[in-house]
Parts: sequence; structure tokens; C-alpha cells
Amino acid sequence: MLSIRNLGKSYLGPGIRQVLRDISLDVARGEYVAIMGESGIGKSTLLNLVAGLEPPDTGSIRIDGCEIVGLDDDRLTRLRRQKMGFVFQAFHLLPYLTVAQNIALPLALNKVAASESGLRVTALLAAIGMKERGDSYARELSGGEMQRVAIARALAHRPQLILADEPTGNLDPASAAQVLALLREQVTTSHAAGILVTHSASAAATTDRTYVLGAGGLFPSASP
Ligand SMILES: Nc1ncnc2c1ncn2[C@@H]1O[C@H](COP(=O)(O)OP(=O)(O)OP(=O)(O)O)[C@@H](O)[C@H]1O
Repeated sequence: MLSIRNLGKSYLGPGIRQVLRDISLDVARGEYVAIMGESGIGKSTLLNLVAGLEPPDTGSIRIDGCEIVGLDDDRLTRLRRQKMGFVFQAFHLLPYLTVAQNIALPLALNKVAASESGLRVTALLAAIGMKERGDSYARELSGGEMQRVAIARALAHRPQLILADEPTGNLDPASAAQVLALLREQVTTSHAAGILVTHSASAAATTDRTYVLGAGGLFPSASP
């Protein structure tokens, strides 16, 4: 589903800082991988490149067989909207919309019919354990509840590629465990490819494989 080859990215600052060098990674459908590595090493940069939010300097990123490096903004936006789901540490819910309305947003963007959208929102509310909360406003939720809604929203349009950047960073341990279990389950049931960026070894343990990003590149983690 995702095939990254020889990716390189530098930023201009006082000098040129090479953040990513010769990164390659394959993630198949139904496969969930964690990326760990010290702060500032380039994990979020790698996710941003995969999402097409920034262009790499060198290398190739193929999503479902389509090369995204060099695509224009319109095609990238369409690809993101149709094929990708994002979960971030900051949930980015719209506070003055209800839970159900937040979850339905990507369905509206993808022009999914209202009847189908309603069915999916109902199923997702059940999946995140918030069946009774569809009419609550997002601003009324706890942090853990907001993140569960953010995951439901990220998955509503059935993306084939799920990108999660420190999704449990702001959560208490119980909410974090719930969110991780939900992500794991959804990657499997929707047969998507998933990438979880995390500092937590226990979060990484919920995935199929862990990689460590270091100055020398991206390598499989030595620990199980
Ligand atoms: N737009 C940018 N312009 C200049 N430098 C940038 C930009 N984005 C990221 N960087 C630099 O690239 C490096 C990698 O940043 P990145 O956010 O990818 O690290 P990270 O591994 O995700 O860190 P953390 O675990 O702390 O979130 C950092 O030194 C950062 O300052």
C-alpha cells in the first residue's frame, strides 16, 4: 500500500540540515508499523512527506501504486481526502459541532450520501464506545473522548492509509490504552496500512513491527 524509496529531506537554517537520508519503508494493507526515535530526529517530517504536506528533496513515495512526489496540490488534496486518515496529538475537532457532525465531516467532503453517512457514523460511535454521545458538542468531551472521536473521524471515509503522530501524547494511561486498542483494531478491520509515530515502547508494542529512526536511517527495532 505504501512504498517509500530513498527519501531525503533537508531544511535550510543557519546551514543546511539533512533531517532524512536514504529512508526506505514498505507497509502492506492490514499492516501496522511503529516509528520511534529521539526527539527532533525527523519522525513527524517523515509523516508529513508521506501525507504530501511537504515535498522530499529526493526519493519516491508510492501510495496504492501512485507516485505522489511531484503531484500538484489539487491532486494531493484529493488523494489525502480519499485515501488517508490522520490522527494527531492535538485532536483538531471542531468544538461547536457535535460528535456526530465531526465524524461525518470527511464523508461530506467525499460526497458520501447522507443515508450512508448516517449508518457509518452510528457504527463508528459504537466502535469508539460513544453510542450515546453523538449529539454532545465536541467542546464538552474529555481529552480521551476527543481523541476517540478524532480517530472515528480519521477512519470514517475508510482510508487505506492511516497516519498517527503521537496520538496518545496528551492522554492519561487508561484513555491512551483505549485509543491504541481502537487504532490497532481499525487498521486490521479496515485492512488499511497504518503508521504510528510514538515515543512509547508500550504503544509501539500494539503494532506489528517497530522501526527506529536514527541519524543513520530507518532500521527495524532490535527489541521484539
Ligand atoms: N519546516 C521546517 N523548517 C525547518 N526545520 C524544520 C522544519 N520542520 C522540521 N524541522 C526540523 O527538522 C527536525 C526534525 O523535526 P521533526 O518534527 O520531524 O522531529 P520528530 O522526530 O518528530 O521530533 P519529536 O519527537 O520531538 O516530535 C527538527 O530539528 C526540526 O527543527
